Amino acid sequence: MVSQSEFDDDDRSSCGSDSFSVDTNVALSEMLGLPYSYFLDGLSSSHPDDDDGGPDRHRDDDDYDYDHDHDHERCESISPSLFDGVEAIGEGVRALEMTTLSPPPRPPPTGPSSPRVSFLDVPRRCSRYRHHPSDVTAFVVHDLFDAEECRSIIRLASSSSSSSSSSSGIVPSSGFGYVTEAAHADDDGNVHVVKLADGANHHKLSVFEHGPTVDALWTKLGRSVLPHIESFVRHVQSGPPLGLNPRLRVLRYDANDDDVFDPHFDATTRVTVGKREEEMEEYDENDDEDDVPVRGKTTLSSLLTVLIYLNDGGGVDFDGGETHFIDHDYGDSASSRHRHYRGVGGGTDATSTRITPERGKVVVFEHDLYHMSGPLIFGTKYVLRTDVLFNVKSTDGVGRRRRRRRRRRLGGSSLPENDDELANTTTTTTTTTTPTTPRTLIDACRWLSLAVEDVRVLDEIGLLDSTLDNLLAPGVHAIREVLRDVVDGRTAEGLIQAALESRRDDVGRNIII
Ligand SMILES: O=C(O)CCC(=O)C(=O)O
Ligand SMILES: [Fe+2]
Repeated sequence: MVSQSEFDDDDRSSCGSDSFSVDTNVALSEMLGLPYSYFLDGLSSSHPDDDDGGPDRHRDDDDYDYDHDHDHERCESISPSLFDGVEAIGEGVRALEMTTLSPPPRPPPTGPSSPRVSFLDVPRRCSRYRHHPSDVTAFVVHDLFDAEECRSIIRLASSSSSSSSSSSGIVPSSGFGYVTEAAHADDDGNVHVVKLADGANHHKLSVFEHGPTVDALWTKLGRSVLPHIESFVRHVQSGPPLGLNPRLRVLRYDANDDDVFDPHFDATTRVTVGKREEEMEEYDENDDEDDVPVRGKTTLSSLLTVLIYLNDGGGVDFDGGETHFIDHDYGDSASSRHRHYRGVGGGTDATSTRITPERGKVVVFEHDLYHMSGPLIFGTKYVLRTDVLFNVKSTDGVGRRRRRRRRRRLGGSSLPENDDELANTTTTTTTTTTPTTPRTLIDACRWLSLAVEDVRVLDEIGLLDSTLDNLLAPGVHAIREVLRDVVDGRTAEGLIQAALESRRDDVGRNIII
């Protein structure tokens, strides 16, 4: 089931030309379905316009705003055909051309030509961090790209030389192919290539960089996506979205080969970009002393996945192959997969929210939602996968403080007009969703703002669902031992204190330890 919200577009577009380089880890576990990261080295490029200063960015304490005029001027030189240059792919795919990292425009005012947006109601346990479905960011933008744009991307992917990736040996040397190896970068930056288990990733992939395409995609996506991720941006304190992953991935699924994408979470990709001098000064002022980035460079992290369907499902070019958002405790064993697959056909049921691919349709969602692509009945599915990049100090924030999406707070109808209204709305929400005294361990995790890793590990050892009362059942000393094994001492004590508090409230007196 989806709830609908229309918004309107304007003709403002963003383009830009920050110097750009990728020289660090790009996690590929999302496309491999495995916790490996893919390390790219030595890719760098600069754009001829690097020295022109690019668009200015002004950042206030609690909000952000941009000077669009500069962007707007620059964009006027862009050809009306967004994908000009894509045809020249033979010589056009370079190790790394450049990508747009200028901020997208502010949300547009209402107007008649806006793409339609549907918000997704994901299953209750779809979020890795157990965020309530109304707290997560997941939506569909309809008809954002036209037939020619989609065809151009398929052509680009089919003829891609993938030269930039050949050193890792994990992508096909040309066009689409199965990924059979993954590279994992350890803490010292050493790369280890491992063979994937058979069938770990049963779909074809073409990975490539192509600056003009990334720019064109971001021009459209930035302005369509931005109005719908404001609350996400505030929750995770990520600052504004800064661009797309320069590395494009087109996935191809053939019915004849039984191609699928098994259930998985997407992983964060890290991309190092060059910074202009004036932006660095901003960093120097605001950052903690021990957290000042290397001069001239900063690392952006992807937090949101973007899928762009490049051809039509629903029995047109192919049938089946829907994207499913699923409960993550449904497991990923063959038997549970079959349970999901049985339901293929569109719509939503108790454990799956299904999206039928349509050419030009875009799905945007936070990385931490469990999802998969089901089997095809006939034909070939093409989908482009990219990510929205942010400048976050730590991706921990993604799993922490959450506020309910404001449209839900307000009964799904009217939206607050300004930030003050949003602030009021979210304050109310925080009060209702986070009890003053936590009752369950997951409440306590929120209450204590535990890091994502801590929550994950508590989940892994099966404690997350326990009530605080049950937590203490084996006795405080015993549970302290267990907790200290998996989280640091302070966190363990925090959780124990929360449990003691909860018990104190229940019985109206202190318990004896
Ligand atoms: O093909 C799809 O529908 C899903 C693709 C996906 O999950 C991914 O690329 O990470
Ligand atoms: Fe994915």
